[in-house]
Order: sequence, then C-alpha cells, then structure tokens
Amino acid sequence: MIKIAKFGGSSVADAKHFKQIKRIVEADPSRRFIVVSACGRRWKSDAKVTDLLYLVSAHMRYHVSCDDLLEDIGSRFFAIADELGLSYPIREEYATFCERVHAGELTQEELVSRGEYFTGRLMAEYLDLPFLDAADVVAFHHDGTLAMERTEALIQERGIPGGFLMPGFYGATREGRIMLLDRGGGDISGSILAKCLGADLYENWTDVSGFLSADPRIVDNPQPIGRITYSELRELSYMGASVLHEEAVFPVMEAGIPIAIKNTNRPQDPGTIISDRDDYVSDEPIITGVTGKRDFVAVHILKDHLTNEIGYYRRVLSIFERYRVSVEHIPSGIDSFAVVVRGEDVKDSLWSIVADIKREVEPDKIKVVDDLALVSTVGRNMVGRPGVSGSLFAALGQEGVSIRMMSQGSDEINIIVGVRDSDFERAIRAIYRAFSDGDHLLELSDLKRAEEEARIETAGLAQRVE
Ligand SMILES: Nc1ncnc2c1ncn2[C@@H]1O[C@H](COP(=O)(O)OP(=O)(O)O)[C@@H](O)[C@H]1O
Ligand SMILES: N[C@@H](CC(=O)OP(=O)(O)O)C(=O)O
Repeated sequence: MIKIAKFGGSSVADAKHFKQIKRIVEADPSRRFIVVSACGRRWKSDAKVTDLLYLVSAHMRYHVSCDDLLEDIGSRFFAIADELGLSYPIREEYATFCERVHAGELTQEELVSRGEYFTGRLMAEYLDLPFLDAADVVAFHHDGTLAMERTEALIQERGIPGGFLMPGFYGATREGRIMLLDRGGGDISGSILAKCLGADLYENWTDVSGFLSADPRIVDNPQPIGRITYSELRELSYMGASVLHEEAVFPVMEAGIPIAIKNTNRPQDPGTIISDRDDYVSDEPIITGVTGKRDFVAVHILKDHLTNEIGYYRRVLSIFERYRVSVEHIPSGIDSFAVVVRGEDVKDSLWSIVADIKREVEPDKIKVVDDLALVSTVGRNMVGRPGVSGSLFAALGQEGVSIRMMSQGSDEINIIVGVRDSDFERAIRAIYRAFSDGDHLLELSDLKRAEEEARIETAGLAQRVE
C-alpha cells in the first residue's frame, strides 16, 4: 500500500504542527511519501511564508529594503528548528539565501520556492526521511507548463523506493530554472507524485475535516461531505472551494487514485473521499455543495432573429478569442445571449472588445454587467429531482437576491446563477439553508411557482437589455 500524504501550509505552520504530523505519519507505515507546502498561517491574521516571500520579491524590484521581512521569515524557520532540536544548518543556509536575495541573484520563482524548500528540509530531518528536491524531479517546459512524461521518468529514476519527502509548489526546467505551479499548487505536486508512484491513495491534509458543503468563512458550521466524485470536486473547486486546487484532480483521476481530504488537527475525523463512485444513494443529500466566485463580467448581446443568422455566435466569440480571453459561460435566449468572462481577463480589453462587437456584428443592443458573482450549486442527479431549481430560486427570491443570469452544465451536476457582487455571500447562505434545513424546504406549490417565475425572469433577462 502506497499513500502520498500532502500537508498544506496550515498543517506545517509551526513546531506544534510538525509534532502532530510526525504522529500522523508514524501512525501508518504506508505514509512514506510526503509532500509539504511552506509554513502557513499560525492564526487568522498571521501571514503565510509564501505571501511574505512574494513581498520580498516586490520590495527588491522597487529597491525598497526588505530586511525586516527576511528576518520575520527566517525567525519562523529558526523557531521550528530550535524547538525540535534539528541539526539542519538553517541559519547558515538562510543567511546564504538572504545574501543572494540582496545581490539580486534570484528569479522571483526561485526566491518564492524557498518557502517550501526550507520547510521541506526541516520536515525531512524531523520525519527521518530522505529529502528529494522537487527541482530534480518535477519537470517544466520553458513556457511554464508541466512536462508530465519527463516528470514521470525522473521520479522513477530518482525517487527513493523506501520513501522520501518532496517540497510542493515548484519544479524546474531542463536547464535548472526554478518554475512555480499556481498559488495553492502544492496540491498539484502531491497529485503528480501519487500518479507517478502509482499510489493507492492521495491524502491531502489540511485544517478542515474534509470538503465542506460551503465555504466555512461564509456559512457557519457547514456539513462535511463524506464522498464525492471527481467531477463534483472539479465543479466545486473550479468555482471557488479552495480546499483543493482545481487542477489537482486530473493526475489522480486519470490513474483512478482516490483522494482523501483529512484534518491534521483532527485526524480521527472521517474527512472526504473523492473517487469515481457515482452510484446514487437515495438518502444522500441532493446538494453536495454551494460555492462561488466573484469578479465576472457579462456582455449581453441582443439581436432580433439571432437564431436565423448562421455564424453569429462564432463571430462574437472569435472577437474574445482575438483578445485571448477565455469564455466561462454563454447563457442564451431566442434573440439574445450573454458572454460571461472573468473580470481579470478583460480588465484592459473590455471596451475594445465591446467596440469590436458593435462594429463587426452590429447587435441591436449591447450591455455590460461588470459586478457579477457566480454561485454554483453542485449536486447529483439534480435535474432528475423535481423542485431543485425551484427551491434554489425561491430561496434567493425570499432573500431579496435578484438573479442576473443562470446556466446549467450539460452533465446536470450543477446550476450556476449570476448575482450582484454585493449579494454574493447572502446568496450562498440562502441556498445552503434551503438545502440543509428541512424547515426551509418549500411547499411543492411554492416550488412550482418559483420555478415558473425564474424561467420567466431568465427568458426576460435579455429582453430587458438596454
Ligand atoms: N467547501 C470548502 N470546504 C472546506 N474548506 C473550504 C471550502 N471552501 C473554502 N475552504 C477553505 O479552504 C481552506 C483550506 O485550504 P488551504 O487554505 O489551501 O489549506 P492548506 O494550507 O492546508 O493547503 C479551509 O481552511 C477553508 O477556509
Ligand atoms: N505555498 C504555496 C503553495 C501551496 O499549495 O500552499 P498551501 O498548501 O498553503 O495552499 C501557496 O501559498 O500558494
């Protein structure tokens, strides 16, 4: 049995957490392949080492002194090494690192990666495991994408069969240039390692007892989810449930390796198992989770007899393509549709795109809604269950949240509604309540009415486009 155990930043925040990890690792002899992130927050208002390192890099760029920051970061590593009595020469190594920072010798990627590197060095010694530098085995192409085949070969060649500790979040090109994964990418490193070693289980240890049915920073005490499928996980994490990076699902899903999300501070809790099991058990909740993301923009386009015009959608979408903007959703009516994109992606190009649309496809009307948040409700077989969308729309209606757009995936596992940014958290709480508390479930007649109203609302949305 091979288990990959990835411990996130919150699990390696200080010496107390290191001790807890040692107990977890020693409790199960199959936990011999460990991935760690850089020390995370010790308390709510604390800073993550990775964020501090990005700040150091920014200070260097603008020639502002970063001595205090470097001292803060160093003191976190020194405190861990001192309390655990480790012999790794952290003070000397860290001093060399600081000299190189001051000399401007490090790229931003290498500078930031040292968070995971030093945390990994300390943890490897503490767990008495060999240290495997991710720069030697996680391979990147020059364009910053992962070179999966080379990574697999390198892990086969250099991985130590009895077990090792590898820092997450970074790797290197063939020439040894350090490259980073996305923020939160330690989850991806763990998943890659699980795939390359043909693991039986990928354990992702964090500070919550599994995937919760809503973000605990928005909803109080949301229900934990016992089991979910890879696709549900993907929907939830893509749409904002930040417990596992959205890309982390692919390597293990391809290899059919289940993921367990576990709480480092409460290892006895069952956590969440993610696998391809999709058999539906009737007493399971219909709704797996409610999540969402802010900062979307919808460009509504109205054109009479749109459906008779061959190639109209394509011409509009090609304009977005020209500006290298990827499209998230295209909710449509008979004479209208909306193109929903991430705000960040169009922050410099939105008005040029609108001008091009006006000139090239001559819509009757065009309207931009730029304070849009998307809320995604993920569940099983939702469309086959009467009243689900009704409950959802009624809950939002009762809360006074107006729906500005809706979209449903063809795989029927999610319903996405667009709401005003200012309604974002209220919308999530309202939907969560509607599906978690029997008292809030509505009478069927209410549901039917609400569903009908929502249909009219959505169909009318484009008609109201000014
Ligand atoms: N649906 C959700 N279920 C569980 N946690 C969530 C969810 N949505 C957001 N979170 C947040 O994700 C956090 C865990 O992810 P992260 O901070 O990246 O942890 P780590 O440092 O262990 O990698 C939790 O503390 C929680 O605040
Ligand atoms: N340390 C990196 C990578 C990572 O995965 O961190 P965490 O496990 O704390 O989410 C980051 O902050 O982005």
